[in-house]
Amino acid sequence: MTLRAHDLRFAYRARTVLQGVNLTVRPGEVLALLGGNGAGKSTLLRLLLGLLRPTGGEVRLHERPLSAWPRRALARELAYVPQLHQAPFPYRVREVVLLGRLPSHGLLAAPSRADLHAADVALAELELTALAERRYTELSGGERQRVLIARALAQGARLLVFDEPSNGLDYGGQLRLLARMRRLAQAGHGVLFTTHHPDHARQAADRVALLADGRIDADGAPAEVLTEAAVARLYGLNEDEQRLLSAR
Ligand SMILES: Nc1ncnc2c1ncn2[C@@H]1O[C@H](COP(=O)(O)OP(=O)(O)OP(=O)(O)O)[C@@H](O)[C@H]1O
Repeated sequence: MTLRAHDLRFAYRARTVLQGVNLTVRPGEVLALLGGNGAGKSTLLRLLLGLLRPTGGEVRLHERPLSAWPRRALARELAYVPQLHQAPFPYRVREVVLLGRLPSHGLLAAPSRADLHAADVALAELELTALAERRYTELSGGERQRVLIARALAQGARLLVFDEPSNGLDYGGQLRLLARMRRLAQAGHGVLFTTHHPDHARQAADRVALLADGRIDADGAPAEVLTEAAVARLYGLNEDEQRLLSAR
């Protein structure tokens, strides 16, 4: 189940953001997407998820254009893990995770035994069983993120798309997140995440793509793509700033 952007173009009215993006997300692989502020990472994620319509080119899932996928079927293949500060659910943890089953049982029907089971499995997988009856809004950032990942897993999707998932996590939480993304890929999931930290890409990604000037500037193994020169170019670092790169 491969997700592929082919010559993807996008503009918000007069503002062109993407001008010919080619990118593939594969099962069993962690792909990190890097780019400066405003480069168009979130826009690209929204296009890949079918939440925005491209102005040119197309996104294909399993070789079928995204626009030809029924919404529900798409949700069973592709899940979005939003940034932590978005969507503050006033629900209990189990209910938030059950929301991942909506594409399966619909808005009006009560969750089936299979839905409840899928939610329980996802809660256990993310070590959230003990928190299942707590309110989502009363959890820490790291706990909330685990709930959002559990919701995506309960959805049953093989491809998981994370928007800046390390935001707001402490150092340990960031490393736990990176390790978790690696485990998800080892379990056969395709993982795409955006990040502002080249180190996170080095630590967790099999592949790194750099987005600049509306295009994928480089796409390959972290060690090949994330050279000091490439990082300096991507973030527009001057000589002083570049020296700090080598001081790590
Ligand atoms: N709804 C919108 N309407 C008009 N322009 C938008 C809209 N959303 C984003 N943009 C613009 O599109 C460009 C890309 O934004 P996007 O959020 O995709 O970038 P990003 O790489 O995710 O940025 P950041 O790293 O700062 O989160 C920016 O110039 C932004 O101002």
